[in-house]
Amino acid sequence: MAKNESCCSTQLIDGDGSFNDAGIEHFIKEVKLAECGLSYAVVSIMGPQSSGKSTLLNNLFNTNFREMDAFKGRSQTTKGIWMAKCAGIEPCTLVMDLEGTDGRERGEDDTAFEKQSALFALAVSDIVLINMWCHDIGREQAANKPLLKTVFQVMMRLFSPRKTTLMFVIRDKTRTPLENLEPVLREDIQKIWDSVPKPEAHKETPLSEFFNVEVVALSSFEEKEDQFREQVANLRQRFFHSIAPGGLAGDRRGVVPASGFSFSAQQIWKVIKENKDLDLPAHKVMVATVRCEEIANEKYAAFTASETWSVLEEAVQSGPVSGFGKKLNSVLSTFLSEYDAEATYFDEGVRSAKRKQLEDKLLQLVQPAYQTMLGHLRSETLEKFKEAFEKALSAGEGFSVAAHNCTKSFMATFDERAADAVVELANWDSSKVRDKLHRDIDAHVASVRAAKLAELTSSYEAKLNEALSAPIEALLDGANNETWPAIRKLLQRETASAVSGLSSALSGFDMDEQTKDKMLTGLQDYARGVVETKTREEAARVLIRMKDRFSTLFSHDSDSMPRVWTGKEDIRAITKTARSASLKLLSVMAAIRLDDAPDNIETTLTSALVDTKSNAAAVTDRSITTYDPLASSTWEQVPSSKTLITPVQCKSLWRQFRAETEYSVTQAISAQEANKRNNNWLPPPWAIVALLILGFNEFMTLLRNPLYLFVIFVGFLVIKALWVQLDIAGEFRNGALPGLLSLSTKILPTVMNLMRKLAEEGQVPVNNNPQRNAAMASKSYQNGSSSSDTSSIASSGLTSSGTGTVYNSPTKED
Ligand SMILES: Nc1nc2c(ncn2[C@@H]2O[C@H](COP(=O)(O)OP(=O)(O)OP(=O)(O)O)[C@@H](O)[C@H]2O)c(=O)[nH]1
Repeated sequence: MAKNESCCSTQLIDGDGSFNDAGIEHFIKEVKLAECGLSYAVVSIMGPQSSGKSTLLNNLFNTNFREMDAFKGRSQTTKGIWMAKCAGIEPCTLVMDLEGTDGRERGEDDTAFEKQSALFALAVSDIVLINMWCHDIGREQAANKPLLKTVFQVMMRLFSPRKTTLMFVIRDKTRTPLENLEPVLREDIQKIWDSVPKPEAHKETPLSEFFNVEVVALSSFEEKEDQFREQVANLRQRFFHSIAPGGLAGDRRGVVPASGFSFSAQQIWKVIKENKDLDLPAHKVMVATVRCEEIANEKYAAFTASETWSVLEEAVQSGPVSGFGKKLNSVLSTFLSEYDAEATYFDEGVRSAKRKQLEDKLLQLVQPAYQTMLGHLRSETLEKFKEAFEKALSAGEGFSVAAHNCTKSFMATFDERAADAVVELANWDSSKVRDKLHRDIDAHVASVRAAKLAELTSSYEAKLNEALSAPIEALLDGANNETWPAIRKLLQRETASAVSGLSSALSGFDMDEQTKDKMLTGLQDYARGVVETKTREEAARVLIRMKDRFSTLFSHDSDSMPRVWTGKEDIRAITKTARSASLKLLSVMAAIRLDDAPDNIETTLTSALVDTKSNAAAVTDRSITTYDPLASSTWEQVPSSKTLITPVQCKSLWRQFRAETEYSVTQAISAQEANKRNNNWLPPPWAIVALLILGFNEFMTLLRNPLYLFVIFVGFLVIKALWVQLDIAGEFRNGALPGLLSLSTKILPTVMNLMRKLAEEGQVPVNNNPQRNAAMASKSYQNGSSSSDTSSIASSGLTSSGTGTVYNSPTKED
């Protein structure tokens, strides 16, 4: 028979006992075993070498195992273990062709592989076909007896094995009916079972507990092929739906899910080769563990590579993704469902544990994205809150109401959006992020509140500053007895107005009374502070103000007109009045009197600085026992915090003030005296009138005779020349007598000089020498001008003295 290898048969384990990992993987994929779940069966065949096993399988399952060529003699064709898929049998049935026993090739003593392959077949298969010659039944030296012994022995090494169907296929059946043969065979089997040494636990265990024994007989394939084929066809029917209850492979307890078959077979073979005991239940768990882990890893890898997740993960980096939770839940459940589907037939405990691990891994993978999502929601909600809060405040909503409403509304928005991002599987707690958002909102509200309160306070402070500064300056400028009462009144009025304004503005802030009172008190203190600062500023300039006041009162009359020192004014009285007023200013500015407490500053200052009697006494009595009320750095009844100018400073200021105003007084006195002198120079008015009346006739005569007029004119010129030459005005400046004496000595030489000059002039003809004329004219002009200048200086001096006006401008004084 032709030896061929179809795509559906592969060598599972070679003759040397090596497991063909790649081959079986390929085979499993080709026959699509992984999709079968638990719906598959495995059939093995054991038997002596060249007993027609391959021939039977190929006929029974339409496989193409290698068969021996009948014409070449009986030699081993099947080495190791081969596997193929039964064609046309449902459910998927795999069949394994085992290397024949009693092989001449391995020798009599080499039964190791035989035992190993028998154990492997028992561990992996649902149904084990034991191929035997009919003539061996009842024979002591039957070829399959050692094989059966091996089977039963190795069976003991499987812990809690499933019930395997042992189907004895009697080949080349004789005319003896099966009914007669089967009891003999079963007796043989029982004998072998009994003879096999068993562990204590299974000493009394019947064969039927481990095996379901079936017996079939087939005619010779070589001699009665038609019958053989017919019987094989009938036998084939028994393999249909073999996994159904009562079927040939009805015991499904130990079955490994199809997707784990390859790994399971590999591991079983490994254990067998290591000559270890094979704990099938533990093996099943191990296979489940490995396979479930593999499936979980596959699903995890598939999830990470999935487009849905990649898109979602990328999108969430740049901002919140709407329907985040829904999308993530959907993709997670897709991959978990796939895991469930693939791992469904594995041990439940293992499967669940691995699923949990997969879930954890997946959740661990997606958690950063979820946290990012929550982070976006938190920051976006916070930003929107800020905007809405600002808008609400701009719209005039009360601070506390706006804060409460906005907080409530935006926390609800966050909750809603966080719910949208929830990953059902994880049930992660978003409360920490929520708390953080709440804290951020509260912090923002607190900072806005602090800023608004500061803004309010500073606006009212600015108002107070504006309302108090200028009026206080004006009040202090006109310092009098009413200054401090007026300042107190102003302070009270403006403070009350500011406090009421701030109080009503604060009503929207929902603050406790204590804080509110503190703020209002702070504003009141600020107002007092403004007054105090302003008065301190003004006090620092008290000397200038005193001089101003002195200057104003001293240089201006009661109508505020500049005073002209005509000589009639009582400079002493004016000076006293002006100094008293300046002292008043000093006393007003000496202390802050916001509390209406009585003090004796003014009295002390007046008595110490202005009171002439006491002053004079002090001046005359220079004894060391004299008490100076200003020799102190504090005022009686005035605390030092309220003192602006100490008594000692007052004294020093007053001294400076007096020194700096002294000049004005001296000037005024000089001006007054000069004025008096100027007024004495002219004749009395009555004399001028008498002159005019009595001299009228002479004046008229002169007008009628031009010669007189000419003589008078010449006389005037002569007198004028003498006046200039002799400087008569200058001579009389020191009194009449010294002037006359000086003139009497100077007059004769001067007249002589004048005459000589006139004589010199007369010697030169007029118009003869134009140059000389011009020079003379020029000299004459210069003389005239000089005299004119002198007269103008004199006149100016007169005018200056005559007016007697002294403008004591403050700047000049200062
Ligand atoms: N007498 C007899 N010979 C058979 C029967 N079936 C097959 N043979 C012959 O037995 C020989 C061995 O057949 P195989 O099917 O190769 O036997 P095998 O058990 O698979 O052999 P190994 O794989 O080498 O162990 C072949 O020459 C077959 O023609 C049968 O039913 N009766």
